[in-house]
Amino acid sequence: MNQSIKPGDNPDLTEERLSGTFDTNSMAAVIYGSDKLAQRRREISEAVSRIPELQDSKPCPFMTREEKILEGSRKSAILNRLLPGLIDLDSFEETVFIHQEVIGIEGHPLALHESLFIPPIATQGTDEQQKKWLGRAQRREIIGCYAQTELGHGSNLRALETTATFDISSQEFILNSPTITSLKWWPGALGKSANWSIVIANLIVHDKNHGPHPFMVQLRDEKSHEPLPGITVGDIGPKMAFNGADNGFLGFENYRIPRENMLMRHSKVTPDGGYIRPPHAKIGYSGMVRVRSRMAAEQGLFLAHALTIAVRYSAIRRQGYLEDRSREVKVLDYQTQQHRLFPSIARAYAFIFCGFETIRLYDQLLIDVQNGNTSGMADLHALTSGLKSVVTHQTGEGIEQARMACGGHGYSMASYISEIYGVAIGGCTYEGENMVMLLQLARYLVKSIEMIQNGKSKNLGPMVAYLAANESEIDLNLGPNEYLKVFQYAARSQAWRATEKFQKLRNSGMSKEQAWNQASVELTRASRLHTRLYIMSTFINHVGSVVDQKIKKVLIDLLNVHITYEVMDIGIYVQGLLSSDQMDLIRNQLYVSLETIRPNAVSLVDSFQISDMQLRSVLGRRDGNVYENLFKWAKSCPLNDKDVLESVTKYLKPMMDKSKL
Ligand SMILES: CCCCCCC/C=C/C(=O)SCCNC(=O)CCNC(=O)[C@H](O)C(C)(C)COP(=O)(O)OP(=O)(O)OC[C@H]1O[C@@H](n2cnc3c(N)ncnc32)[C@H](O)[C@@H]1OP(=O)(O)O
Ligand SMILES: Cc1cc2nc3c(=O)[nH]c(=O)nc-3n(C[C@H](O)[C@H](O)[C@H](O)COP(=O)(O)OP(=O)(O)OC[C@H]3O[C@@H](n4cnc5c(N)ncnc54)[C@H](O)[C@@H]3O)c2cc1C
Repeated sequence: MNQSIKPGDNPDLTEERLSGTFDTNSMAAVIYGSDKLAQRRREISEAVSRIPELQDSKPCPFMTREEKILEGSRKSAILNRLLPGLIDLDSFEETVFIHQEVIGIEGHPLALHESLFIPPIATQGTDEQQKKWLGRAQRREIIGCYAQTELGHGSNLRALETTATFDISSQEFILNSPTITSLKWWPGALGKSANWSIVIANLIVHDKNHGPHPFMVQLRDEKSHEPLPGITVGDIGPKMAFNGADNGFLGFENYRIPRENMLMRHSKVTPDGGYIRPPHAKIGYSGMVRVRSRMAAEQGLFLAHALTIAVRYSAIRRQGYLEDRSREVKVLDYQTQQHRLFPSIARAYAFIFCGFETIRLYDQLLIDVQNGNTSGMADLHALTSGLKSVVTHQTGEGIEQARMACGGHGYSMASYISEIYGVAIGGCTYEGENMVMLLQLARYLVKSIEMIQNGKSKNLGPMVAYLAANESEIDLNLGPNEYLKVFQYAARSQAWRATEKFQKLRNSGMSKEQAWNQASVELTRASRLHTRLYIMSTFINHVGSVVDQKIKKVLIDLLNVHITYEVMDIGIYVQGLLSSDQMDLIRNQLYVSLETIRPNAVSLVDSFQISDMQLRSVLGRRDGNVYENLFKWAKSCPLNDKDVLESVTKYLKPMMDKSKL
């Protein structure tokens, strides 16, 4: 049964919920990995909804940027006091969840503290460094951020300009921002809130540049919160979204920090100026891999937010007629609406399943690395680079379709979809610009194909083994595994096409860099297909492991939407494999699967369990009572505080009066 039904709800939504074939709490348990985790999310939502001081002081769209930052800080401080009674403090998931529940998605002063400040201390700091800073950070006696990107460089980390020069005589590092382009630029919470930061700077010892390394740097006085001498810091101004966060700039002028402030678990500088290399050249980048590994689930949930709004609204929005001319239909009954929304529901599920898998892979890698085994780093770097790129892009597309699916009201901030969109597509850029990251994965694919060409196919990892296969015919009787083979064919032929293009250019005498550049569009296409194949196979495996038969049945229906939609979407890459009859068959299977999933659409989005508090959408309200609340929302707009505005008395009225003369 659908657990969201309550008296007083819009009857159209209740009707949808009654038509659902499964228990939404059981589905939530599958989405979030266990009954306990899903249950904890419900308990936390319920608990915070009863605390008046944690409620919004007014709707976010009516707040200025300063008000958003103030509100985020107010709630962060209250949460810090109340957290011990509300969540398991050792659970990162619960910490992130409660902040999203209470503060929402627009960012807050501690957003980076949990995800990018504490983890590098915990994984790259020595035991002594952890003892010194971890407790203080966890108790929030200090607020931190992660300052890597500069005004002139974000993607190309080798070109960062900030320097940390070791001064043996004082046993200090001297930090400098030698040019305007070397100013740190973008770090969240840096502008006004953080008083400490992990700063990525080029380590210079005895005039030798050892490349980017992480340093713990105090930015502001802990009593006055004033910037310390030698530090220039401020906010970079309003952004497309995420305006509850104070992304900032930062410059150093001969700013000194003790030698012990370089995070030295992996690379070290000894007191006499000796440099000890890390066990893997890119170990300092592992904080980014951690964040990327969490992005598929995070983005899947952004998509889930937008779909919860659009699907619920589509079930109460009546417009036009089908056969019955006596009553307008729910717009959710239109095939075009279903085609717009249902493949995205499938993707949201797929991203979340995939996301929890990559989080698990990262956690395992972390254990391996702490035990001195770095052999899994390249695989996870390649996987998460592709995944963050594909998932952020498709999430953006899905959210924009959800907005359009809500017609005019989707364009209003009352839907809140534009904010979700703005926040989500930030992910196409942060943690590595998507094209740049797709090209990182492409390096891995090209290397894999070179292994096959050199007769070393047996050394390929399981994720790329398909590159060595030779599938050229597909059984017309398509089931999930046949679809997987179709996708493998597409990904494999594109990976070979791109690699051969690169190799041909190389063989023509072109430099490696130029050849790579000229093959790069084809290479990024290969990376996308490889990643979409991975998403599909993870989805298939996940559904296969579900035990509850009612849940499994509806997930198979959803999987059918996914696999048919995905294969239709890559039609151009499978022309050599599938006949036009086969393509027609798949197209028809997609239409059938849309009809099959229709009665469960609302229950599938309800299963994400996103509370009204978190959703902040008038259109997506659980109770479906949209129209009266839209009217209330509009009336509460500050522009309606007065009937006659100064804009009228000062300018329009005099203009009209003058025109009358
Ligand atoms: C809810 C909303 C919350 C919002 C929070 C937002 C928070 C945002 C934070 C940030 O954005 S922090 C800043 C993030 N910045 C980036 O992601 C920068 C992207 N750039 C890079 O990561 C690197 O510059 C690069 C693109 C990976 C290139 O690095 P580099 O030039 O050093 O290496 P290459 O020559 O390209 O490759 C050499 C070799 O190294 C391998 N490699 C690269 N990275 C890794 C890694 N992380 N782990 C393992 N291996 C890595 C790479 O594959 C190459 O291998 P081979 O091909 O030579 O075998
Ligand atoms: C919301 C948000 C939050 C952020 N938070 C933080 C933070 O907390 N800390 C932090 O340090 N940074 C942060 N950043 C910065 C972010 O990590 C960088 O903006 C990002 O890594 C992209 O780098 P860039 O801006 O230099 O883009 P650029 O590299 O300048 O990208 C511009 C264009 O050039 C292309 N391009 C660049 N290099 C290549 C290449 N080698 N091959 C092909 N094409 C290329 C890109 O594809 C893109 O189309 C944040 C950014 C945003 C938007």
